Amino acid sequence: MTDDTPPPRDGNRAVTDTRDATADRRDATGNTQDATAAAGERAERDGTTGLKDRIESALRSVRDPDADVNVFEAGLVESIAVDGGDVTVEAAVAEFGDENAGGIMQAMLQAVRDVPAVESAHVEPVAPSTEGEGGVADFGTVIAVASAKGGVGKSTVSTNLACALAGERATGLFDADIHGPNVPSLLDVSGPVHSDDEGSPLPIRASGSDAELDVMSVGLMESGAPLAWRGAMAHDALTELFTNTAWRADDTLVVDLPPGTGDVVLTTLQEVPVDGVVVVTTPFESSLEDTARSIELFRDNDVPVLGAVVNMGEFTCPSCGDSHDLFPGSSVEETLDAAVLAELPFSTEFQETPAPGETTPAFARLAEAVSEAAATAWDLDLPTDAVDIRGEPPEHRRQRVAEGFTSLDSGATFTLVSDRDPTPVREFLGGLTDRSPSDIEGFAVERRTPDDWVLTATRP
Ligand SMILES: Nc1ncnc2c1ncn2[C@@H]1O[C@H](COP(=O)(O)OP(=O)(O)OP(=O)(O)O)[C@@H](O)[C@H]1O
Repeated sequence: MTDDTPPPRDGNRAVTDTRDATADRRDATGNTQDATAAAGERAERDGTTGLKDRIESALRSVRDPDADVNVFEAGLVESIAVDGGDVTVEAAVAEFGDENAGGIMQAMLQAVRDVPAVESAHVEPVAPSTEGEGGVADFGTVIAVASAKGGVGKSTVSTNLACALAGERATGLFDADIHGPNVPSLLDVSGPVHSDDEGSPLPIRASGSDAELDVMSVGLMESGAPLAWRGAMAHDALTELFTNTAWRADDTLVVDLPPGTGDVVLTTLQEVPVDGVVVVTTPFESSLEDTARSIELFRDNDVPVLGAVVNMGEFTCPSCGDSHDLFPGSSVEETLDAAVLAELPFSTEFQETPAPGETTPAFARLAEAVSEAAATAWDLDLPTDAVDIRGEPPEHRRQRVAEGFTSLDSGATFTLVSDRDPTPVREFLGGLTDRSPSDIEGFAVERRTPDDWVLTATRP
C-alpha cells in the first residue's frame, strides 16, 4: 500500500505504508538485495535499538480512545520488529470494533512512518497474548467432559479421568456444573477457597499417595448457593473463576460441564480454549440419540469431539459372576458418529472416591485414549509443501511467503498456514507476480481451528 492509497479501516485487516513499494516488494521476494542491504546499512548506522526506541516513543503519542492513556500504557502494542528500515508493529486491537480498530491502527501507522529512517511500516492486528495471565489460558491442554442428559456418569468420568491424568502430569479439574456441582463430594474435598496475594481464588488440592490434583468448583465457593444461580449470575461467576483461578497445575485441565447443550455449555466452550470434548452416555437408545445430536452441535461450534464414553451398559453379578447386558440391542456404533473411547460396566468400584494418581485400569486406559485424541484433534492435514508461518517473527513472514509462492510452477497450488488471518496476503501475492490481487485465482482462507488459518491460492 502506497502513500496515496488509503489503508483499509477494517479492524481485521493489517495496515501498511511503503515509501517505495517496488523496493519493498523486491526486498521481500529476495530478488533484489540492494534495497535490503542499503536499509540494513542504514539501520546499522542508526542502530536498530535506537530506531526501535524512537518508534516506541512515537507510538506513545497515540491515544487509546477508550482510556485516557497511550496505546503503550493500554497494552495494545504486542511487539515492534525492525528489519533494516522495515517496521512491523503487532497491535492487540481485537477488543475494539472494526471501525475503532482501523482508526487506532491507522494512527499507529502514521506515527511509525513519521519516524526518520523508517522506510516501510506495517501494523498487524493480533490477539492479545494471554501467556502468564493465569486462569485456564495457562493450561497446555483443556479437555471438556459433557453429556446430553444428567445422571449418566459425567462427573464420575471427569473426576476419575482427572485423577488418572494427575498420575502423569500436572492436572486441574474444573467443575463448571452450576446446577449440580458434585465434584467436591465425589473427591471428598471441601472449601473454604482462599485467595492468593492478588485476590485470585486458589484451587483446593486433592492428594493421593504420589500425586496431587488442583480442584476448583462453583460448589466450593458458597455452600448451597450455586444451585440457585441462574442465567447471567451463574455465567459471570463461572467466567470469573475461569479467568482468575490461580492454578498451580499447568499441563492439563479437565472441565466437568453441566449436562445438556444449553447456554452455559456453549458459552463455556466458546470462552475456554478447549482442545476437545469427551461425551458420556449410557447405551439407552434415546440417550444415544440425544448424545448424537450433542456431538453434531459441538462440531457445528468448532469444538472437536474426542470420542464417547459409554457408561453402565453391563453388570457382572457379584453372586453368580454372570455378566448381563443392561441395554440389549442398543446400537452404539450405528448411532454415535464418534470413536468409543471406553465402555464402562456398572460397578460399585466406580462409586468409590478416587484419589489422584491411584486409578482403576479402565480409567488409566481412558486417560491414555483421551490424551492421544487431544494431541491430534487439531491436526490440519496439510500438503507437504505447505508454508507454515505460525510462530514466525513478523519480519520473516513475508519473506517465507514470497519464497514459497515464487518457487512454485505456474498453476500449482500454494498453501499457507498462519496463526492469524492471512487474507491481506492476497495483495502481497499480487505484487509478487505483478498482478492485481483480484487476479490471484483459487484464493481461499479457511479458519481451521481458533488459532490456525489455511490459505490456498493458485500460482499464476
Ligand atoms: N459405571 C458406574 N457404575 C456404577 N455407578 C456409577 C457408574 N457411573 C456413575 N455411577 C453413579 O451414578 C451416579 C451419577 O453419576 P454422576 O454424578 O457421575 O452423573 P452425572 O452425569 O455427572 O450427573 P449430573 O450431571 O446430573 O450431576 C453416581 O452415584 C455415581 O456414583
